[in-house]
Amino acid sequence: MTPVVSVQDLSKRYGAVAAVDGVSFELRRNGIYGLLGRNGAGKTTLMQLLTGQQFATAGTVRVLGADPAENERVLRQVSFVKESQRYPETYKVRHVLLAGRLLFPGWDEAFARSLVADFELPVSRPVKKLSRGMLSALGVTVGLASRAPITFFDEPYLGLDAVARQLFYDRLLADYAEHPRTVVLSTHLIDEVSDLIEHVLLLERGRLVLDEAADSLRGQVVTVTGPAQAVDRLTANADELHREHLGPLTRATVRGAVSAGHAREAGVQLEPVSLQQLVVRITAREAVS
Ligand SMILES: Nc1ncnc2c1ncn2[C@@H]1O[C@H](COP(=O)(O)OP(=O)(O)OP(=O)(O)O)[C@@H](O)[C@H]1O
Repeated sequence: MTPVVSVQDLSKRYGAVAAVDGVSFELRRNGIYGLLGRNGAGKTTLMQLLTGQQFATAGTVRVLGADPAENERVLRQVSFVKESQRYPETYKVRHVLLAGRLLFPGWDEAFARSLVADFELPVSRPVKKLSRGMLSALGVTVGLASRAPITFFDEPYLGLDAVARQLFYDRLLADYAEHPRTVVLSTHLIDEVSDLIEHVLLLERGRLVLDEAADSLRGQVVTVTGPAQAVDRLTANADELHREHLGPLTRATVRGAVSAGHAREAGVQLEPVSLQQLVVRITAREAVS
């Protein structure tokens, strides 16, 4: 299937800093992607490149088959919601919603109203008087109601409290089921979104170190705990991400085939690794190497 986003050897340098460093990947039509990585890994820069807000130092970006920069046809199909979104000084909440309606061909006004009610947004209040959480809720509302074929959420929900964040995840999933599209969520709250995302893109210092379906990752990485020799034998053919010693026991986090049957026979304990742990382990290893 033709991808909706295609990126080849993409780099963006700011002086000596390689914010994005030789990245290649594709986003398929309809999928929820988690764009993960530590602070400064390059997530925002990558999304700015994909939405034509920054120019690449090298490489190519194709969004819906074209360069997104100053391309109105493409940009009307792309919604980009960020935490620090700025609005015109005089805007009230309802002006932002009206702008969304005018800008996005797929805008769903009824859905927007239901989100406004869900998040208890005061439509007549000036945007500059909103609390941080309300501002996040407004961004999330625009991002969801725009129903853009490609929607980027750059941590716009960090201002939301836990209840409102859950509301966002629930509304996103329910709406996605009825109106599939390509959604990219950048977040540090990996545990919270791990059931939501179908595909993981992990950046570390500008480089893409993981581009994989979440389901396949879940089964691939395990923690093996037991006597050192038994752990070594069992994990000999696996890719070791981390190792620690707990008294007489060794605990290794590995990626690769470790048979549950062999683990049982060897008296070694096998535990699944959460997406969050996996990201921590991989980024820690990449940082060392
Ligand atoms: N306009 C800029 N000028 C100079 N350096 C920049 C600029 N924008 C980003 N950078 C640098 O590029 C790197 C990547 O930043 P970016 O904001 O893309 O990371 P991030 O993964 O979104 O981080 P966070 O999770 O902290 O928001 C950082 O080292 C940052 O300091």
